[in-house]
Amino acid sequence: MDKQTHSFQAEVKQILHLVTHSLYSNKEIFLRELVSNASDACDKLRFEALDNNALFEDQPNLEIRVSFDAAARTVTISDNGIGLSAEEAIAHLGTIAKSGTREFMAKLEGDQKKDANLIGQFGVGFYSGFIVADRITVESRRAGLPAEQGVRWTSEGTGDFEVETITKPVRGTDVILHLREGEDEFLKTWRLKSVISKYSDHISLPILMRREEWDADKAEQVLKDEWEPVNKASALWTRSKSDITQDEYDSFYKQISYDTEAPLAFTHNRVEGRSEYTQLLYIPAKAPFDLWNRDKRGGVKLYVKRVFIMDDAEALMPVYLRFVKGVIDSADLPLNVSRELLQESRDVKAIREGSTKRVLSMLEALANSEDVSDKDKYARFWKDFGQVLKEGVGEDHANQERLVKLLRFASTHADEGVSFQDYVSRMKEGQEAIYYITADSLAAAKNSPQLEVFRKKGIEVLLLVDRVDEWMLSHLFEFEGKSLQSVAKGSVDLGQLQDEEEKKKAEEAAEAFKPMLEKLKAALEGKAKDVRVTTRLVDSPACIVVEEGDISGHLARMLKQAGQTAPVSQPTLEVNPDHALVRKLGDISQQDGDEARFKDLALVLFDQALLAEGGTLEDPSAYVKRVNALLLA
Ligand SMILES: Nc1ncnc2c1ncn2[C@@H]1O[C@H](COP(=O)(O)OP(=O)(O)OP(=O)(O)O)[C@@H](O)[C@H]1O
Repeated sequence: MDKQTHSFQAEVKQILHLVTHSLYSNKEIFLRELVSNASDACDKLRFEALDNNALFEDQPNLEIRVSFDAAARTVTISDNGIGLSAEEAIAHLGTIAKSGTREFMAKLEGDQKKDANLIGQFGVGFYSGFIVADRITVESRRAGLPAEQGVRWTSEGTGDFEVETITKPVRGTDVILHLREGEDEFLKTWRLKSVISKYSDHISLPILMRREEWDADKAEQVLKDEWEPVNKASALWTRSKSDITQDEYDSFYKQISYDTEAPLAFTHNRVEGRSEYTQLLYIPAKAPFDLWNRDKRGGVKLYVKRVFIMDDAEALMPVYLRFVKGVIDSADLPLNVSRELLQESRDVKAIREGSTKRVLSMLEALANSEDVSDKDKYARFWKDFGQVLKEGVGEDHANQERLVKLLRFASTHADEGVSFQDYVSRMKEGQEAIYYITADSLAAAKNSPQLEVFRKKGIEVLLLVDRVDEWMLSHLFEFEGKSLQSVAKGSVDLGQLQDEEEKKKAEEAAEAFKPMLEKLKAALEGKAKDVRVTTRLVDSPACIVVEEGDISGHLARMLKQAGQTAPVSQPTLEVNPDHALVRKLGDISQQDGDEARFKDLALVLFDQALLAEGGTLEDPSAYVKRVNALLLA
């Protein structure tokens, strides 16, 4: 193939513009990215070679070489991994297939620090070479193709790139960076070595550099022809726990996760029994930007006897634990089966179950610890990942009981950190149910009129304000035999918590207000399906409730926002017989000729109850008019 010029995909151009104009700190990470690509390429070769050993050609030892040429001002990262065919070079080094690029750019544009470190999280690592290079040449040959079918890809990182056929006897890829002015610091062995040991020490392949020796005659360091490893190249997880320091665990985590912060917790075990494997699993300290993407690539990598097999998310971890990072290395899975079969494998399922349980144990250890710093860690975990963990209540029935104990809520007693156990331990004598309310925000939940009687009696109510809560509640009905009951559904039944006198008073009020309630119901026809007297209110005149099987107003609003049609069911209006406004309504209802005023007041009462519940009015201007008319009356 003669030299061909191709244009970068528009998104790549944008990335390149940002990379070359905006990233000022942590420039050195380009080396981590390119070494990590080289290591991935070797993993891919090892995997493909399971079915076709000939791919190893005459080079069975996989390795990465990093070198520089001070005179030519180039740094080269070479690997003898899978390599790229010409078509692959055009496709993979000219377009970005992954989602998340937009988020990446938004984050960079907004970020004052312009930290290059972010780049690795977004799967666009190759382009980071342009942070320090004004031209990159990639020379590659795919394993299995003849030497004449090599490819040279060149670009200055602006609008386009060139591709031509070359002869490349050795399979694999050389990435040659032609350094920009002012980047000469990377033309030194010690500098490159220090970056490699900082970021890439645990790459499980040898990373080689030419040996450097002091030449007394020349009075300078000279490069020798021998290559020596500059990383430890030992897969950390295969070492014994007692030999690994906290620092090593942390830096391994940073390397596999691209996180800059140390993890919150980790677990490292060798599991024996029916299926034998090692697991090293981490919980990050902070949520990644793509936590809400349920389809994203997995954070847990599966190895079989140190050979990388897959990082298929769902096969190894349930979706609700998608934030977990780490490595699982199996001793007894077959190496030479397809990824599809592995996903079906009973052994992989057993690994997934075992790993899920481990992660839950890790969380339980933090949550139940007496240690203040562990407790604080759990609180931090909950803040960032709690909503995701709630998905598990509906998705993982086998572990539901354990998950439920890990849940934390706000309540009328505390703004955060309330567990079901805490709630149950504070239940009043005679209280049979766990009460909760769902709302759009903590403020709306706290001020909800439905809570008034519970406040008065000092009964705790859980305030559920996450979007996922309504969904979770459709899978969770009780905790340790105590049913979960919404305070905004059905008529309030405090059971034994309500004394006889109160019950009697309520019945009398219902009787006395009967004629008024009839009129009210008629005035609210089409809006409320029923109107009744309640004991749940103390300070407010009225509130909206839905019947037991109906969906709550909060859920109906969420469905509407999501563009779905919620089943229409009219709510019930409950009125407080002790409130002056309701008594006034009672008085007006007895006067002839005041029907219009009664209707206005009735509608205002209903709309106010709807507003107090966080709802929106069908006709806000009609409401304003009515209120104004009443104010002037
Ligand atoms: N040394 C290499 N050998 C073979 N293919 C490579 C090499 N470097 C890059 N590639 C190809 O180019 C693609 C793009 O690389 P890039 O670093 O931009 O993203 P990525 O590696 O897919 O994502 P991530 O950095 O998250 O792993 C890779 O997916 C791979 O197919």
